[in-house]
Amino acid sequence: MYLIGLTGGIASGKSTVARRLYEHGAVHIDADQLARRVVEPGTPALAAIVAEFGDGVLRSDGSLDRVKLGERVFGDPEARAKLNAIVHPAVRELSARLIAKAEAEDPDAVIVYDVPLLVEASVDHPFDLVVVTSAPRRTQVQRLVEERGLDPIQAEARVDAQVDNTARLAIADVVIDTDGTLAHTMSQTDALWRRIVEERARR
Ligand SMILES: CC(C)(COP(=O)(O)OP(=O)(O)OC[C@H]1O[C@@H](n2cnc3c(N)ncnc32)[C@H](O)[C@@H]1O)[C@@H](O)C(=O)NCCC(=O)NCCS
Ligand SMILES: Nc1ncnc2c1ncn2[C@@H]1O[C@H](COP(=O)(O)OP(=O)(O)OP(=O)(O)O)[C@@H](O)[C@H]1O
Repeated sequence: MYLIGLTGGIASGKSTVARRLYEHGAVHIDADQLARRVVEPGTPALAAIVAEFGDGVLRSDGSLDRVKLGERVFGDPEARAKLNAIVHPAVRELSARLIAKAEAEDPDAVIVYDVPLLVEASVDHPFDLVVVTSAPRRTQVQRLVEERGLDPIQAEARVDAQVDNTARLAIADVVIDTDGTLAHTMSQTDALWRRIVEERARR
């Protein structure tokens, strides 16, 4: 197994890079998706969220109202810490299980664990390489407003709910600059893939 930890600020292009690595043959494990799975109806994490935030954060079908919960936690560090304390242990456990499963299925797999809060949540899986996607704050805010329909205040609250780029760059083995064209992001990602293939051939 070759395990890549892929992180970066919101809307910095993690999914774009992860998709490209997947196209090259990597296994992609996405923490945002796992964070959705662990709060499906009937899970202990969803019950804990309702106990903490009330059933106003549920939709009429019993599933989590993500918009409502988002309004409660982005911009309120205490509420966010409470949510993180419920969701992160469950994501940590599930991700460890899925990484182990991918390795069991293919001991030579290159696995990309795409995790926005690698720094914030002190994720300490045994990464061979930590890759950080990096775009300036104004680009992140602009993408959140133009592509995801947030208003500028909400967009800034989401960016501010995360560590700044300096903290992520401090733990990066490889930085992908995602402030240019998509083609520039892709060519850096292709170069990264070649580096990994060469590194593994030397092992
Ligand atoms: C608050 C929730 C319900 C909002 O859901 P929504 O569908 O609007 O956003 P989504 O989950 O797709 O997240 C989008 C992006 O927001 C950022 N983000 C999400 N949660 C957090 C958080 N707790 N702290 C900082 N940034 C976060 C990430 O960059 C993520 O990629 C949801 O984000 C959530 O449950 N968050 C807590 C779990 C978590 O930390 N997930 C992130 C990775 S494990
Ligand atoms: N040079 C670039 N590199 C990457 N993405 C870019 C670039 N230019 C524009 N984009 C756009 O920016 C957006 C980045 O979104 P993406 O989902 O990849 O980010 P993310 O870091 O995974 O976000 P999140 O933290 O919300 O999961 C995409 O819509 C992408 O098309």
